[in-house]
Amino acid sequence: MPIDIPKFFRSVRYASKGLRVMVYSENNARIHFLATAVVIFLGFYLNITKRDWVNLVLCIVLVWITEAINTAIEKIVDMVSPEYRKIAGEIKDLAAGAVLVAALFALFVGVMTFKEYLPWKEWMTDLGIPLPAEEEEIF
Ligand SMILES: Nc1ncnc2c1ncn2[C@@H]1O[C@H](COP(=O)(O)OP(=O)(O)OP(=O)(O)O)[C@@H](O)[C@H]1O
Repeated sequence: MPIDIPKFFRSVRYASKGLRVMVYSENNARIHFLATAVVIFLGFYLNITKRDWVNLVLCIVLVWITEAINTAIEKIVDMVSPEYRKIAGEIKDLAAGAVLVAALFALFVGVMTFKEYLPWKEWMTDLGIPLPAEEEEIF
């Protein structure tokens, strides 16, 4: 069976339309957009390593995928159950929970990554916050 190239490009266009609709209609997607822009800016500004780029891009992709699926689930629920139903609310909350897990994981990876590039010890000293005791490397 031959591959329909124009059909493939049409699908890419529809998929990018979906992402545009998501960014325009979902407040959380706009927050992800801002966070993505900040992470990419910081990545270039701090000249992070390739390995750190891979970790951060993985997190960005994970959050965007979960947000897109969450938005699709929200819209399906609104379509099939516009009236109040306990199960409809639970479905939406579960899908939102997936985004929260991905976003918290991304935040964790972001903090662990950028803390290596930022003079946080100097900042803590300037603010008069005592530094944690130096730990011996075990591994
Ligand atoms: N049809 C429904 N039946 C029961 N509970 C619902 C229903 N729709 C939404 N809810 C509850 O309200 C919460 C918020 O829903 P939703 O995300 O649709 O609201 P919203 O934030 O106002 O929507 P939007 O993102 O479109 O602005 C859901 O997580 C769920 O707990």
